[in-house]
Amino acid sequence: MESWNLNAEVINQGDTTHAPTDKYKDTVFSYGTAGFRTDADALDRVCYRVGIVAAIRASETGAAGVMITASHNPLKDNGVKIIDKNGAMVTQSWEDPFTNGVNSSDLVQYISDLIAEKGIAYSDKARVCVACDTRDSSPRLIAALKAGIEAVGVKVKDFGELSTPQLHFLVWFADKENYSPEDIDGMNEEIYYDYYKKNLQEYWALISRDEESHYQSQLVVDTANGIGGKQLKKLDIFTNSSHYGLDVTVLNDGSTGTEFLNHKCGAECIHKDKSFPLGAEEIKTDDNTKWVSFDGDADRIVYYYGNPSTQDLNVIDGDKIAILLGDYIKSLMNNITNDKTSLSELITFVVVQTGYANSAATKYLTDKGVKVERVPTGVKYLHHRAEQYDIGVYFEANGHGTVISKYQKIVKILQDNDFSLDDAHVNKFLKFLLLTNEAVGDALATLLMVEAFLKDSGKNTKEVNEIYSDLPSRMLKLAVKDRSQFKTHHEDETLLLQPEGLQDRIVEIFSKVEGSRAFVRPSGTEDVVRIYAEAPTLEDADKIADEINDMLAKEF
Ligand SMILES: CC(=O)N[C@H]1[C@@H](OP(=O)(O)O)O[C@H](CO)[C@@H](O)[C@@H]1O
Ligand SMILES: [Mg+2]
Repeated sequence: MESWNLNAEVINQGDTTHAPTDKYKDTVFSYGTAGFRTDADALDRVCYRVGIVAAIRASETGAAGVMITASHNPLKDNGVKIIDKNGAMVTQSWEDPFTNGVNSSDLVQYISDLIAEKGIAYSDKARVCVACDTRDSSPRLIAALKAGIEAVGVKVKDFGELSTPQLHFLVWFADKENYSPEDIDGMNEEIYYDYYKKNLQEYWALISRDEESHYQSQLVVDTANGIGGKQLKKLDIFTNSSHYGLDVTVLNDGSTGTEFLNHKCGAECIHKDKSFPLGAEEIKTDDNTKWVSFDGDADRIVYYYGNPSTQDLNVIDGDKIAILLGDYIKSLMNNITNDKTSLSELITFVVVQTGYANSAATKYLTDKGVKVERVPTGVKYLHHRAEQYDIGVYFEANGHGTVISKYQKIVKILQDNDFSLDDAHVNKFLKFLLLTNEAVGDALATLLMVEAFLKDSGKNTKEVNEIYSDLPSRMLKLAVKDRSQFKTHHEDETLLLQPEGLQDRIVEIFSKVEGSRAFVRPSGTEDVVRIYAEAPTLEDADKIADEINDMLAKEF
């Protein structure tokens, strides 16, 4: 077992160099829905220390990843998302070591204890893969992160600017391909583009081009002035799209600078404010135009259509994308039958949602007999639940999600049940699974999956949107004095345990409207509590949300 050569002086020196300003010197950082996220000025030391703990985690498993991003948050914020060797978000049992490392009053002692307690040997083969999105504060924070990793003698693989899901993908890919440390050192983002380009080309070739198709050629992609614009262009499938019969315009591609990152554009704005992104009116479109918005780090996507000048906007959100993809995958499986059995009977399948999933989406699935599971907010919960099935489709309503599958196991099931892998239906089904990002929600990969589905089904956005109608809903956020006093208990966080008695009062408010529901939970990424209400009319949903908001604003 190789031992650590911890140099207390070097480690402490780095810690001092990255010390926070007075404003943040007493801040206690907590691991939120997706890691640490707050004002970028507070994060230098957080990044340095996350680097150290990530280096220890990588020594234990062989590799880890750290992404510097604050996703859909405003430009002044930044954050850290931590990735395990398998490409997924770091396992929950390591959230405490990261949090404790970040907040420890004696860093060197803490590191020594952690290494001893977990019995982790130093490994010069370990790699910590790092990347950042386009925020102005990111280069500074990447430098702090790398300093931390190197302070304990572990090697960094710096990918530069990437979307969050690209970093997850690259870590996942290295693991899947059993890459050596030297292989990892030689990786670059081209692997991602090559993978999806090849898989989309192969899938596209299998899709019949029906004269009667309603597939729409015009696609506007709003990339929130974040990293997504650049990366979409590099993917070079849809931007060089004559082969695919698409006419793509990238809006808010970030080329005017980061000033407008997530500003009146992006998936969060479309989903929550239900308004077209900034600049939409300047694009020549018609009723048939498909619109798509990513968030700042390109791990969320929503589809929509309508008229920017009248703001008539119809959103196909994460709930509906999950259903469309789920239905499509089921239809591909239903084609795979022989005289003994059908593939659908041999595969376990789930759709995973959070408490924010529209009730109409849940009802649509349960009416069809599809297994639905509900988990707390945050992709880490959705992903882990989906992993318990052969195929898991998981999406948050805001468009954050993916499809994951046990690909090798499914191939084996096919072979064991006398299905030929050369069969056209089998081939098509398996190839579709290769369009997904297996590690995490990915706006680009989901775009490919949805376009493949739309092309194959020959439907337009309006037609697919009509499979069910969302119940009107309203989401509000409220800054309270101390959001940590709000504690939820329930599989999907829709019941408040504390402050005591508050849950009953929330129920009392929404019970006045039949067929409605509402809940309050503390955000894990912003200093607010979120209020969500759903009712048969938007007027009632608004009324319920406002009433809860007023009650909380008075008392908390
Ligand atoms: C209601 C909502 O949209 N919550 C978002 C938001 O989490 P909060 O814990 O609600 O702040 O940010 C998360 C990370 O991006 C995302 O996973 C989640 O869906
Ligand atoms: Mg994001």
